[in-house]
Amino acid sequence: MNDRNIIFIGFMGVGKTTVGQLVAQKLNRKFIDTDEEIEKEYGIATSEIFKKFGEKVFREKEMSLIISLCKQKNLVVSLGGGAFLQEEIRNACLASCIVIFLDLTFEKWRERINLIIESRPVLNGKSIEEMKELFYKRQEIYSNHHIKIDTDNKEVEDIADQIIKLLENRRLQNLVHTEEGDI
Ligand SMILES: Nc1ncnc2c1ncn2[C@@H]1O[C@H](COP(=O)(O)OP(=O)(O)O)[C@@H](O)[C@H]1O
Ligand SMILES: O=C(O)C1=C[C@@H](OP(=O)(O)O)[C@@H](O)[C@H](O)C1
Ligand SMILES: [Mg+2]
Repeated sequence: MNDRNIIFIGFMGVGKTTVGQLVAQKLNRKFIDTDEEIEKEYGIATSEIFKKFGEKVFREKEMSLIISLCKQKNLVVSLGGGAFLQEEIRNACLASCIVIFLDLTFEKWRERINLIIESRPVLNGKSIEEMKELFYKRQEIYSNHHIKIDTDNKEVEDIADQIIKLLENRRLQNLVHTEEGDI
C-alpha cells in the first residue's frame, strides 16, 4: 500500500464514517472523520454548529481542515458529504490522495433516512422529493474520484474488505508499471 491518504466521499448516509473507520482499523492507519473533528473543536453537534454559526462557517472549517489533512500521509479520512462541493477541496484531495466514492442507489438510500435525518441539518425540513433532487444533483460532484464502490446490499465488513483488496491490486499494478518503466 502506498502512503497516500485514503479519502472517502459520497452522499450523506452512504457509510463514509462507518466504512472509513473499519478500513483504517484493518490497515492499521489513523482515522479522521472531518465532521467529528469540527464537532470536537466546537464542542457541539454539526446540526448545532449550523444553527448557531451558519453553514458558511462550517464550510470554511471543513476547507481549512481538509487542506491541512491533504498535506499529511497514511491517514484514512471520511469527509462530510458536502465537502466536495468546494473546488479547492476536490483539487487538493484528487491531487494528493486516493479518493474513494461510496455509491448507493437512491432506492437503497431512502431506506436509511430514519438513521440519519436527525443529525443531518442539510436534510432538515426537506420533503422526500427535495432529498431526491439533492441526491441526484450531488452525484455530479462525486464523479470526481479515483475509485467507485457500489454499496447496495453490502455489509460494511464486505465493503471494507473489497476496498482493501482493490488498493492492494492497485499497488501491485503500480509496482509492475514502475518496473516496466525502469527497463
Ligand atoms: N453498508 C451498510 N449497510 C447497512 N447500514 C449501513 C451501511 N453503511 C452505513 N450504514 C448505516 O448508515 C448510517 C449512516 O452511516 P455513516 O457511516 O454515518 O454515513 P456517512 O458518514 O456517509 O454519512 C449509520 O447508521 C450506519 O450504521
Ligand atoms: O452533505 C452535507 O452537506 C453534509 C454531510 C454531513 O456529513 P455525512 O456525509 O458524513 O453525513 C455533514 O458534513 C453535514 O451535516 C453536511
Ligand atoms: Mg459521516
